[in-house]
Amino acid sequence: MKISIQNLDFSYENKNTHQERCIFAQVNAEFQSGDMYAITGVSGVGKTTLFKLLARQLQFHNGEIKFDSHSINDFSIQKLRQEIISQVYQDYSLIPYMTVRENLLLSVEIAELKVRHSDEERAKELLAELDIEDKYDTLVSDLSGGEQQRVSIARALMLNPQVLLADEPTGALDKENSLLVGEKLHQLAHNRGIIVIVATHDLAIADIADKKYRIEDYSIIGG
Ligand SMILES: Nc1ncnc2c1ncn2[C@@H]1O[C@H](COP(=O)(O)OP(=O)(O)OP(=O)(O)O)[C@@H](O)[C@H]1O
Repeated sequence: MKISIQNLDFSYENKNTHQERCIFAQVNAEFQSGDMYAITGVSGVGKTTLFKLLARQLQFHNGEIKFDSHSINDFSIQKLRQEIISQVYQDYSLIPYMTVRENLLLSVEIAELKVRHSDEERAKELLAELDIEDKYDTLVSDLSGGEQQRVSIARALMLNPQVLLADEPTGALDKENSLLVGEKLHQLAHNRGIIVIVATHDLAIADIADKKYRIEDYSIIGG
């Protein structure tokens, strides 16, 4: 799969003053399957906004976002978020009083799918790829931050998405765990042939990525 952003414009409008805050003006960028991309840029420049546009949580004004030859607006939001895009956040967003297994299978149930034996197998496979297969029946509250983030990555991949968006995935981790999570994201992009896009302030994580983009002056630069 290829994501192409073409001549994209986006501004937030202040509902009280009706003033516009421009975030993107005539932006172009491409993302290819099998690669990990880092998105850097100063705080408030638009990294999370880019993710929201890619997940159709925000609607752009002009331009186009394409998944291969299809406009993002041709997909239903449900299809986009269940089959194409999945997200990982800085705070893991796991349910602490449930086990790792229960957290992973819950993502299948939320998608209104019946949990099958193959889902259990997939959960174990993903945990093994992330080196935490021994935590399958552990309560999330008993895991370290680095382990929780690896569980949240496994959960994000349960429905086999083609694109993984990770917003500051190492923001709450120490250096050693950050690098481990960064390396795992890189491996997953290569081994599973998915697009992994990581918004980060951490230059060591950006260095792990195959390609680097920086958001600056309403543009996305690099690639
Ligand atoms: N719903 C909104 N309405 C108006 N302005 C918003 C809204 N959401 C974000 N903004 C503003 O848009 C700008 C970009 O926000 P965004 O969250 O994309 O930045 P970011 O690069 O992810 O920042 P950080 O690195 O601090 O997470 C910021 O100035 C923010 O205050």
